[in-house]
Amino acid sequence: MNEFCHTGEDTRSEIDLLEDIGLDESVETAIPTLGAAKVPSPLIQTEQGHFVSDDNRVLVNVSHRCFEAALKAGRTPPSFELAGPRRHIYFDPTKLRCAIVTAGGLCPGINDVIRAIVLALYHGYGVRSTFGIRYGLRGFIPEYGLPVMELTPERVERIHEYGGTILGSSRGHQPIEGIVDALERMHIGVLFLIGGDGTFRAGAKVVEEIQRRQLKISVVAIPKTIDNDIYLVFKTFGFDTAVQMACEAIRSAHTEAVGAPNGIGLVKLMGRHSGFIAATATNALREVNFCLIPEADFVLEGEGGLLQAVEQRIRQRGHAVVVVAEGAGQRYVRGDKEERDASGNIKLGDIGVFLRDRFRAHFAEVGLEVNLRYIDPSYIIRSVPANVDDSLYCANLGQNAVHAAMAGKTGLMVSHWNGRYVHVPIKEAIKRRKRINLNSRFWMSVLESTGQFNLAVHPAETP
Ligand SMILES: Nc1ncnc2c1ncn2[C@@H]1O[C@H](COP(=O)(O)OP(=O)(O)O)[C@@H](O)[C@H]1O
Ligand SMILES: O=P(O)(O)OC[C@H]1O[C@](O)(COP(=O)(O)O)[C@@H](O)[C@@H]1O
Ligand SMILES: [Mg+2]
Repeated sequence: MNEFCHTGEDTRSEIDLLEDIGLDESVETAIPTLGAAKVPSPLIQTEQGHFVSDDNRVLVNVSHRCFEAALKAGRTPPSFELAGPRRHIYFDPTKLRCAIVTAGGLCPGINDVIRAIVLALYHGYGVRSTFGIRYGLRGFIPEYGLPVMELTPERVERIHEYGGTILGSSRGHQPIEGIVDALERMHIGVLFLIGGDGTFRAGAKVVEEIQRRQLKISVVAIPKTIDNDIYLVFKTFGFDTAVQMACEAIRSAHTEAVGAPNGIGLVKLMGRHSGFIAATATNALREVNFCLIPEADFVLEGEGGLLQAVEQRIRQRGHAVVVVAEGAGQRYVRGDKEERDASGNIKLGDIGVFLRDRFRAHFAEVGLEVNLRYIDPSYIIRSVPANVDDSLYCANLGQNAVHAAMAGKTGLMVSHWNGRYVHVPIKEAIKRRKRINLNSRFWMSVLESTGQFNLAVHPAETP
């Protein structure tokens, strides 16, 4: 039953099938606030208007069928609060102190987001004290001895020209009480969290601890991950840039493959649990013959398996391009003991190297000469500066995060949804992971482009 839609017997509308998000759960859309917003906003009001009120809302599901079904059943279709500046704000900007932290893996555009936050606070609202917390959540914990970085317009002047994060990032759990102690000690009124699902899990706990202590500290999150796997965000920032970089690797693989007899170009891309980078790059280039993602785990051996399919392709066309997301085919490379990184993320086996060796062995067995070139662009795709589209996106996310925080809203993630910037409760965003919907037009398009309709797949494993 699609809770977002409620169309009765017919549980999925065509619009849902267009989505790669998989809207199949109910969603809580109310955003907590610290209190009444009574301070007039210092932002300039134009004649056309400029401020946004909380009853400006964006439908969660844009399908007209879902909308009609809800109305017929006497229900209000669920909607998110529209992001943007409020006429009245909660904080007195002259007294407010803000903090920004970046945690988890790198992603193009983090510096753009930091810059947008600092500039919107400083120039828009007149906030003079913004601090950068160093190296992720550990920067809050005194034992690490990491001094904060003062963030001024001068300090962030050129940071968008560089990849990574000027604040540094890290993985690894930190005590939630210690984080809130640090916020209290520093008299912080707003914490901006730039991070992925892990950071948001920590963020949700920080919000709870703040509420338990009855503090007036707002926590606003900005979704960051090149894997694009955060739920209730149409696309995460930096993803476009990552796909652009992935396309360069695939183009090279294709050139190498067609440039040698029986050439195979094999590219491994990031994508731990969701294969968005691999699938989107495949759709963009249309020269990939096999796109392997964690959501549709391929069968390697036997009838309909990958080895047989690649062999067929080589015999027919004399070259093949294979793109594999790092989380695909884990059943073939999993060690006996499950290993986790400092944040608790499962450490993956190297499917790229495995496939490279397995392909070579297979073609040696069947006595067919192949020329295999293996490309693993790895960190190159996530450590570059953002492209123009992503820079613009980062600027909008950062600015809207500031508007939300100044209005005294908390426990929210700024998101882009159905073409608008909206507020989504952090708790909702961490309910599940966004993965490719194998029934979506998006995935069909990958199949149409590669022609891998007959490639055998195992039933999906739950992440
Ligand atoms: N369940 C959790 N509770 C508290 N902190 C968490 C939790 N999951 C992750 N974190 C912390 O959030 C930070 C970032 O998490 P990580 O998974 O590495 O990156 P990302 O935020 O990009 O997913 C790390 O410091 C990690 O320890
Ligand atoms: O080597 P690291 O830094 O642990 O990161 C590797 C992982 O980080 C990612 O780039 C994204 O992860 P997060 O954004 O969730 O931190 C994955 O695609 C990749 O598997
Ligand atoms: Mg993560």
